[in-house]
Amino acid sequence: MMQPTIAFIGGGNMAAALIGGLLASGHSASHIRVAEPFAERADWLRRQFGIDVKSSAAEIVRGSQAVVLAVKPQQMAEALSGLKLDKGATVVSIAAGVRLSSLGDLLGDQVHLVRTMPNTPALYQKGITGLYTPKGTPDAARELADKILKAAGKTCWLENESDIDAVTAVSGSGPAYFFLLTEVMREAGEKLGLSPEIAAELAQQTFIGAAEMAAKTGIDVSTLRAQVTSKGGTTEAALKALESGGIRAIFERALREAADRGRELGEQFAQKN
Ligand SMILES: NC(=O)C1=CN([C@@H]2O[C@H](COP(=O)(O)OP(=O)(O)OC[C@H]3O[C@@H](n4cnc5c(N)ncnc54)[C@H](O)[C@@H]3O)[C@@H](O)[C@H]2O)C=CC1
Ligand SMILES: O=C(O)[C@@H]1CCC=N1
Repeated sequence: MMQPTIAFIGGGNMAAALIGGLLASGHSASHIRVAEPFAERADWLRRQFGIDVKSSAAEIVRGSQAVVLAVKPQQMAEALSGLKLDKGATVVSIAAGVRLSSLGDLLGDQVHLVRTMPNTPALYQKGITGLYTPKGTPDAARELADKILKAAGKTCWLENESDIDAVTAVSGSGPAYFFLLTEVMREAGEKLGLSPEIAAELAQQTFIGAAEMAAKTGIDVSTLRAQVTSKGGTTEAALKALESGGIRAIFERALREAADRGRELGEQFAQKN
């Protein structure tokens, strides 16, 4: 079967993650194009992936079955201004807080729009992406969007566009929460008298090992937690401190703030463009 041609508008970190994933999954370099105005970055993309890179979106969208919008939300309106996409093209946006109605206003209704929220572990094909498209979107467009994001990890389809704000709060921003937790544990280890190097290594390897254990065993994380927690032991003492310090309420609030911010960004973008 003929491979679809996929055009990326914006060749930054997330685009590189998706392109790397597509190439690793067998998509041919000759069927990937990028628009990237920053010349140094464009050169890097050419060298790294052997793909065609142009400086503006208008030069790459003709003949592309899929167009991935991978610029920052603040760059979106300019990147799409005056752009004419092929009729029936699948447009996959990965931008945080840009609603499909705003993209429809910018691109017209001759294309199929899919809004997604990936995360940075996509760089190692370990990402997870939430995707949403309206009910009437043809299966072929859904499948194409799914293929692009699956090349960077797992995908899950959502019923409502507003769910994207919740996905952003959990998995889009999520890697930062785990990095923060690692920082906090590292600092606490130092306060207990460990050297910075040892504290850092212990915290980081524990994070990696625990994640791998959850993934490999498939056992629910609350069971895994209970397995570490001996009655009357050290873990129980630590968890008691975390629970009484309000860890659940803190995370609930943090994720609510992230989702609210996503909604707010969407409103601001819609008003401005
Ligand atoms: N970083 C993250 O954790 C996540 C980011 N996202 C979304 O992914 C999108 C891209 O983010 P990053 O890759 O981190 O940003 P980035 O800044 O690395 O990449 C954006 C690229 O677009 C280029 N660009 C700027 N104006 C352009 C134009 N007019 N035409 C074509 N290209 C243009 C820039 O030179 C840059 O290389 C954003 O919308 C962000 O909300 C989504 C999920 C997670
Ligand atoms: O912080 C942000 O707005 C973006 C969206 C998800 C991760 N980074």
